[in-house]
Amino acid sequence: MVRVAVYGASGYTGLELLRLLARHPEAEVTALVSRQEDRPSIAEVHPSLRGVLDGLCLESLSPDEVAERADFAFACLPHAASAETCAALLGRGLKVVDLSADYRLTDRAVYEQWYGVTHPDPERIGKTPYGLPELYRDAIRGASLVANPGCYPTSAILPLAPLLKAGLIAPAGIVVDSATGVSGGGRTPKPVFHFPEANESYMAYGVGTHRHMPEIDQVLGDACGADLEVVFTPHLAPMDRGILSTCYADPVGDASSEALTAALREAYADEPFVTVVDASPSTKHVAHTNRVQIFAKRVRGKAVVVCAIDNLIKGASGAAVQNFNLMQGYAETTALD
Ligand SMILES: NC(=O)C1=CN([C@@H]2O[C@H](COP(=O)(O)OP(=O)(O)OC[C@H]3O[C@@H](n4cnc5c(N)ncnc54)[C@H](OP(=O)(O)O)[C@@H]3O)[C@@H](O)[C@H]2O)C=CC1
Ligand SMILES: CC(=O)N[C@@H](CCC(=O)OP(=O)(O)O)C(=O)O
Repeated sequence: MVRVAVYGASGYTGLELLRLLARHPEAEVTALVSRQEDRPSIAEVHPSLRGVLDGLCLESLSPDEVAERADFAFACLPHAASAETCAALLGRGLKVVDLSADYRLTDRAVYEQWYGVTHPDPERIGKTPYGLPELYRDAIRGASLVANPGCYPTSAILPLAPLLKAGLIAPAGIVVDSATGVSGGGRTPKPVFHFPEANESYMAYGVGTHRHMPEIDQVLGDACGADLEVVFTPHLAPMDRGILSTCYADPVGDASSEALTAALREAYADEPFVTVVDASPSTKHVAHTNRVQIFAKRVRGKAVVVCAIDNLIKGASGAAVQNFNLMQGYAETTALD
């Protein structure tokens, strides 16, 4: 058994992570780290954990105290706060999966430009594997720190990377339109997620400015060996969870619907969580799972590729457990299938 600490367990990704870890045969959750001083029980903070993890409470622990109790940590914290915590834990010998965006971008200047903060741990920028096993499995195995991917980037990279690698779509001119549910914004209340504002409404946000744009550019650029700039626009949909991304690209030559689908099927033939489907997926088809569904079609001279994931599972905590399994040498699907 590996002893596991979770930072940010009071949030949404923390909750999903605890649900998965509770049924992981190799993990024992030994610390839930929080800024809250009054030690609430986790079942009080997340009533859905009643009867599952009743004995645990949120504690304000120092990195030294965590290092005495745990060998592995998940940081479900906001960016910047997360890297500071990760650096302290790595310095004390723990292995870490960081669910924030702090180690995803490989260029410090790009991070500081898009996140508007000075990076708290610049030493590790550019040296941390990007935690998308479908693309970087070998680098993740044996790593002591892994940067869990962004939810939207996961839903854009998985459908597009194989087509770019196969030379079936052009790197220039890619457009990604994504929609997510309100849990994407975390548990901390904000007016835009207030029921009367979000319910029965649909909006684009972060147009041209969303911080996931450089992340998508970086990983797709790495996949095809060319610099590219994707136009990515996120939307907020009146649902709890899920992401649906519709990606548009220029096919190279006469790449047909069948050729696009065949390339995706070949790329993901051995992947336990990715299915290439014959009809456009919906967020409900993958809700509460670590699964990904991808559909491709050529439409009026464009390649249209649609991808559905659960933002909190494959987009966050499920991917984090998949990375944990690889880092620890467990079967990759443990607690996820
Ligand atoms: N929601 C999603 O769909 C996804 C989220 N992510 C990323 O995962 C991370 C966690 O997200 P999510 O669970 O949604 O967020 P939440 O807001 O739901 O929870 C984050 C938790 O972090 C703690 N926290 C908040 N601010 C600070 C701070 N300044 N310093 C230290 N701790 C803090 C809080 O716990 P406490 O009050 O107990 O200290 C809080 O409950 C973020 O980096 C997010 O970007 C990634 C992919 C998808
Ligand atoms: C609705 C909403 O606000 N969604 C979030 C989703 C991103 C997220 O959760 O952050 P990661 O970078 O860690 O994936 C956003 O757009 O910032």
